[in-house]
Amino acid sequence: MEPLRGDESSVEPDETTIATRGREVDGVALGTVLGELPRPTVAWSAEGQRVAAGGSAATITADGPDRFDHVRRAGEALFAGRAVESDLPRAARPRLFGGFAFHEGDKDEGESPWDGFPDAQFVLPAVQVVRTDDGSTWVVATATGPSAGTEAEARLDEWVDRVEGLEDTLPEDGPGIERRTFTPDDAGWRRQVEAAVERIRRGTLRKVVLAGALTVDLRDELSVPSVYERLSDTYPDCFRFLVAPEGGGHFFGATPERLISRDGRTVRTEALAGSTGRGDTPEEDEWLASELQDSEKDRHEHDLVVEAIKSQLSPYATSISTGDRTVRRLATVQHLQTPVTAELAEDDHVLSLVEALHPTPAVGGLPPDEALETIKDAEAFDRGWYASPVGWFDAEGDGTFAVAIRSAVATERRVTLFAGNGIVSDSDPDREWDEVQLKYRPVLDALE
Ligand SMILES: C=C(O[C@@H]1C=C(C(=O)O)C=C[C@H]1O)C(=O)O
Repeated sequence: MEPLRGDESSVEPDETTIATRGREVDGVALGTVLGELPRPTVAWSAEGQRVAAGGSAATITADGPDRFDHVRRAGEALFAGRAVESDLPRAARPRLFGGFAFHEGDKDEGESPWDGFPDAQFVLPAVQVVRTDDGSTWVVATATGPSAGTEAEARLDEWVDRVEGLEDTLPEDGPGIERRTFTPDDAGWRRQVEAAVERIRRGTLRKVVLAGALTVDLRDELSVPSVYERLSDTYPDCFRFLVAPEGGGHFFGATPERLISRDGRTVRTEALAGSTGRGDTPEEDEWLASELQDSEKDRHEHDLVVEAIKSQLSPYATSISTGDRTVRRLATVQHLQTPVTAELAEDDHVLSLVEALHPTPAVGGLPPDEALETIKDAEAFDRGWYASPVGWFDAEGDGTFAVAIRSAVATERRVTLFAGNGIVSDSDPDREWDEVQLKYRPVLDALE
């Protein structure tokens, strides 16, 4: 097939010209491609689109409390005045993929699975393989600089050859698990929940989401692309993501939770909080779902999130509306879910909204500052990028961010999984322990 050419940028070529070139290829296995792509590597699969990307045409990195603002400004500067006109499908337009750390500057002393992960990193990928929602697959190359056009073309040729020559050799089975270590352990978790409940009953804290970490040592070598594919098969309706910065491990997961999507002035988000398990039969499933719908404790936990999201969005919105509270059913767990939509008063960048929303009380708590303090006091591990915003934004300031739960960070033969629960005044430590186990299952099952 003749290459489809994106037009040159409409501005004179200069240091920061962005050129994108792409070509449609016959269906290739994205997981296999993922294993071939250089660092920094990112993958994003959601809402009918799949992207596997590697290398960097531009990277934005930020640390500290201003990380959202810094990334937004750097992103705007990168795109400023450089509309990239292109014949490629919209899914192949230049987008920056990446995410943020949950806390600012929360670094473990010494060795941590998060070594190599800055507080924020976004990459305009040098190479992407994109599967669009109409099922076509594109290899896309992007370059910046004075000779961006010729560079992007050369890169495209190279990668089309490489991608077309790939054999599908991903292992079908997971690596298997040799050893599991919970931080905190069972007893420690109960103590932690009891202490949080006590604090809520005594004072002004209303809800706090406490998490645990589960470190697993693997039997065989880990193929991250294979685990990513397995997650994608089991959780096709979730946001599947992978971020592997240069010099770091692999952070990946399959999360059901949208933090925010901005498309022009229309914004979509949701409250996802309140959980129960899956039944062994459809009847048991239904029973559990209706018990969840009727549970005062879960409704309270959920409604706090709805109210907080509405008030966090209100300074930006001319209108906000919420849909019905329903039950979202996933392979191992069911949640209460309320969709929220809003119309923006101005063209606020998606990253401004990310900053306003993160962390929602679905992963932080209420009041936010007291909850974050409680989390830092209680949790004996670094959350790193767990439960934080991961996703993409484009030149228009549109974008989609998910909340990076049901996730893990992998280094060599060791994977650290994270899972948390909302604790309120009538939380029961035993139930919370069982619930948190359900939330490890997506990644755990993919590794077993
Ligand atoms: C924090 C997590 O999940 C969050 C907490 C939930 C809850 O407490 O019921 C439900 C969904 C998520 O918003 C996690 O999976 O790690």
